[in-house]
Amino acid sequence: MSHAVHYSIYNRRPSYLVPAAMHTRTLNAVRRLAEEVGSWQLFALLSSAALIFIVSYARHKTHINAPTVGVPPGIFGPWKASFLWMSHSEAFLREGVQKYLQSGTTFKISTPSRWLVLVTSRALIQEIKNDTSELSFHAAHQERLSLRYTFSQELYDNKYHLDIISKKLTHKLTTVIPEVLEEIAMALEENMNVNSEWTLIDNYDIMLKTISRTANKIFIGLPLCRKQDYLDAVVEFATRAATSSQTIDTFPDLLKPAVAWLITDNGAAFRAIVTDVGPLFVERKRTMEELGDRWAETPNDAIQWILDLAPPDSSIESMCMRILFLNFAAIHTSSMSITHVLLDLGAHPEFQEPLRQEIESVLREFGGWSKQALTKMKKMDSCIRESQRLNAIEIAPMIRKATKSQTLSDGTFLPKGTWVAVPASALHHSEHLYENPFVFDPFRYSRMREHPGQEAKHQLVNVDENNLGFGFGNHACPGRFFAANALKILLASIICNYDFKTSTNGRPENTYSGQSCFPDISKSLLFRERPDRVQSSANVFM
Ligand code: HEM
Repeated sequence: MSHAVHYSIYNRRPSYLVPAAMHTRTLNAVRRLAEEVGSWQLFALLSSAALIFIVSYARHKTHINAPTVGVPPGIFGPWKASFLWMSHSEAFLREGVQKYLQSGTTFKISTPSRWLVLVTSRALIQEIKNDTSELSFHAAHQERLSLRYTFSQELYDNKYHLDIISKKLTHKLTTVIPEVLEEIAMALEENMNVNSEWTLIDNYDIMLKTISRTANKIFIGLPLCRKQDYLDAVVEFATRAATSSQTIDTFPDLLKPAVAWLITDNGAAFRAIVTDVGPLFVERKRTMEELGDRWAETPNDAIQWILDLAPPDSSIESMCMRILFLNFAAIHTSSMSITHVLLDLGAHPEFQEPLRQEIESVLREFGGWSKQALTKMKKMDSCIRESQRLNAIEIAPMIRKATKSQTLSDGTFLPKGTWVAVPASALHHSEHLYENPFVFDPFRYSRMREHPGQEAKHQLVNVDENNLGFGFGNHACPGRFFAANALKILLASIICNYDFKTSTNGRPENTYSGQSCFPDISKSLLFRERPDRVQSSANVFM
């Protein structure tokens, strides 16, 4: 623990009960709006706001017998709090866990669309871990992602993409390491543009480009995975889907189609993707029909996986939508995760050398990259897991929707439609669960693995009640095995080729919006090439 450095961002005071400042800001915003738009537009906007208010107010009238966190006093308190949730969610969760973790009490928070009930005790986390049709993960996700509007209803009705990820993609892992390595190396080489001088880089953009290209190498292969227009369209689609889904979810069901039509605007990106990916499906189907059983070794890619598992009458558009959903699930999650790690290691460059030594020594021992070599990089595995502990990108995972009114075993009544989740980020920062919880201690988990009987535990892909970065239970992230390997190869490639540090004093703060935690995506990291990079074993292809 001697190298442990204090994670100061988690020490700031909660600042969400500032009604006066809020009112002034709101009034100013309305004034500015009135100046910028005409009176009809303002009328339409205010009517929508009034409607949202009425619906939201009605939604919050349901009685749930659990203490409330983050709600200012007064009858409109829950309604006001629901909007604060969009910027102060992490502080709310932290306050709830500080108050209620020890007693194991369930608490609730107001969000724009509904009450969110947070369970804190291990017993209750276990209780909701494997969902049922009455406490459903998919029903919650359908609403959370507004799937019907941002993707298609079909994705909800037939979730064959889950089998694709957990069976096909995960099984392909051992064979794709050289491809992943090659794509990462090429993407970094093309996008980094740094020499031996410290240079400020657009790190999030570079990670996005590298990850999208690498994931698509595995999903659809060459040459499309290197076509930047295609990758841009995929990223644009995913970004628009993610940002509009939250807004759509706040409206009543009747208005959702109109709101989605107004704000999602993903048609152009989708058409571009169908133009690029559609012919791959057509061509593959043709070859399958031509060769039939004579085609002994069909390609091992997402085009084939989808053709094998999709209902026979699936349209080309619907199969392209699955490719998009795979990208949606993989790209931003992995890019944000690696950005968090880079910011943590950039704020604490003293941890880069021990990681570099581990990578070089393991690669020498195994004669290059392999699944075994990746498994042996325990410090690196631990470092990514520790960064995920401090910066879980989903701060309240394991969401379940009560599809009928019911009562949890601790007596908490859940009216139909309520969501239940687990306050992951706050549990990850609890001193009752972690020693020095606010400290970035990258080798915390590798030290734990040194204890007899613990060697296989505490790995990045292991999920449990206290490590919820990939969720937990029967809907824990099925892509985590692929993500873990890709992140390790990417981090190793960066560490062995570059030195890096934050340009600011310390680590830039995260931002929170509802259930999501975002790393700082401004240019906040300085990179320089390492003088010994050409000799590094990390660059040796098998
Ligand atoms: C570091 C990268 C990633 C992180 C941090 C991450 C995190 C998560 C989390 C927190 C959940 C929700 C689990 C729960 O609530 O219990 C989830 C679900 C999911 N993830 Fe990931 N994920 C990552 C990468 C990926 C990748 C690469 C894929 C696919 C290729 C993927 C596919 C999915 C899918 C399909 C689900 C929904 C599972 C279901 O419907 O049962 N994720 N992920």
